Amino acid sequence: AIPLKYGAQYTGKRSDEAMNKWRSNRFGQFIHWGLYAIPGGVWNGKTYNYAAEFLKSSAHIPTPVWDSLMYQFNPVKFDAKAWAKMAKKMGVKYMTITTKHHEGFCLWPSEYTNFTVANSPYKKDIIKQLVEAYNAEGIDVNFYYSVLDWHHPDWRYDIKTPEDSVAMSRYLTFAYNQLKELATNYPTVKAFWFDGTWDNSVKLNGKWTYEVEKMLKEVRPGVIVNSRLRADDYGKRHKDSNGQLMGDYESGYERRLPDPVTDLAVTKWDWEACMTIPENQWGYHKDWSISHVKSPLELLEMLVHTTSMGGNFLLNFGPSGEGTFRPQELNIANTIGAWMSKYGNVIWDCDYAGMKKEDWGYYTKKKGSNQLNMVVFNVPVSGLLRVNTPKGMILEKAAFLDSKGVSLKVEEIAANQYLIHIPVKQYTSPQVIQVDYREGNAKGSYEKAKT
Ligand SMILES: Cc1ccc([C@@H]2N[C@@H](C)[C@@H](O)[C@H]2O)cc1
Repeated sequence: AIPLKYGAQYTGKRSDEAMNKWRSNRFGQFIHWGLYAIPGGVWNGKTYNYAAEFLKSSAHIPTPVWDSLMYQFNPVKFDAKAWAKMAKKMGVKYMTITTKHHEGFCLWPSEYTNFTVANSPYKKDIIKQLVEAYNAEGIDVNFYYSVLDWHHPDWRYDIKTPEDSVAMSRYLTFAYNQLKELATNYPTVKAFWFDGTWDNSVKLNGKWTYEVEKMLKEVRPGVIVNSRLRADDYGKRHKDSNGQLMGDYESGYERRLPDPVTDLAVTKWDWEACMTIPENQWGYHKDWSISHVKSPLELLEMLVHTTSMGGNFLLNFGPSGEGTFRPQELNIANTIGAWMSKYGNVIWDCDYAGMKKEDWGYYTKKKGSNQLNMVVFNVPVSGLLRVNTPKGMILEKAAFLDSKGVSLKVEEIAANQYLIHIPVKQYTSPQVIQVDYREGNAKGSYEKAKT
């Protein structure tokens, strides 16, 4: 192994209480909110199709012009309690809020810069209101923080001159202080979600990324840090020069999910995928007709897919400059929430079941239980759901979760090969089957399992 000072600090999954809670949460709400929500992807009457939170660069807007949006930030319809109630109904167990995105505008009254809500017409601390409202609903709150900062004069994309190096180290001190401020002033924060760490200026400062992780865990014991913060001694990111994952979970899945057959390696570590409702809009965009907008069932399948591979799913919402969500966002929250109110127990505290992926959908398994959950999205015209079990696993009975009494026929067709018979009809949402199994070896000549 290559000797490293700033590489992975441990290997394997954390098994402390804070991480077990993070893992059991499974479903989270991402919220991207900032000055970009005011123009919403439109500048001087022109609509820019690229991600709305990048409008400053898409429309080549000079920093002073962009920064003056601060004087228009006044979300008069913002109601943290209403947001938290919607999130509770959706069935999320955590929420990750952009404390500061690439634009550098802070949603909390940081003492280290004037570019914050405190100097906007709105004035009040948005982070404080969100933390209190979501915590009151029993939802953990995590902080997104962009290291990349378009506003701060000392930020550098690369270190080409001694001046760059002096300026960037001033910037990193500023960012370190802001992070310490967030971890200190909002003591219930559970995790930090770093972004904007791909530039060479950060890759050259692996030591700083190591020190930030160390400081946050000293200030807030148990706090969780994503791999995207970290660069090692040689600028390697996410995984260090020895291939070891840095931070506490892998955060490389952005608007994409690992393949349930070819990417099974992810089941060996903790990971999280974050997802937009439109194709590629994190911040509020005025015009959602410019791309596909994912339906509730599309997103629900992604949630189940993620759980089935032992990952967390972080679904993004982009509130408007006034602090409101769109009808599509409310519909998604209600539709997924209705399903989660019935079937949340096959998501929360569930993990990869170690079963072979089948066409009809996904397996999940609650830790320590002898029950297998089958979430069926694709009902075969045959009505026969194939189940291949690992050696030593015998299926006993199966039933739709919402009609526990009505058992389904379980046909053993060969050693460790079963067919579960379900009625062929139009299903309008994913069906959940709970299968009881026992340890044991299939007999040589298979026998008809009792129906
Ligand atoms: C190329 C690119 C840079 C930054 C991003 C940011 N990461 C997401 C989590 C959002 O914050 C997006 O603005 C996306 C794509």
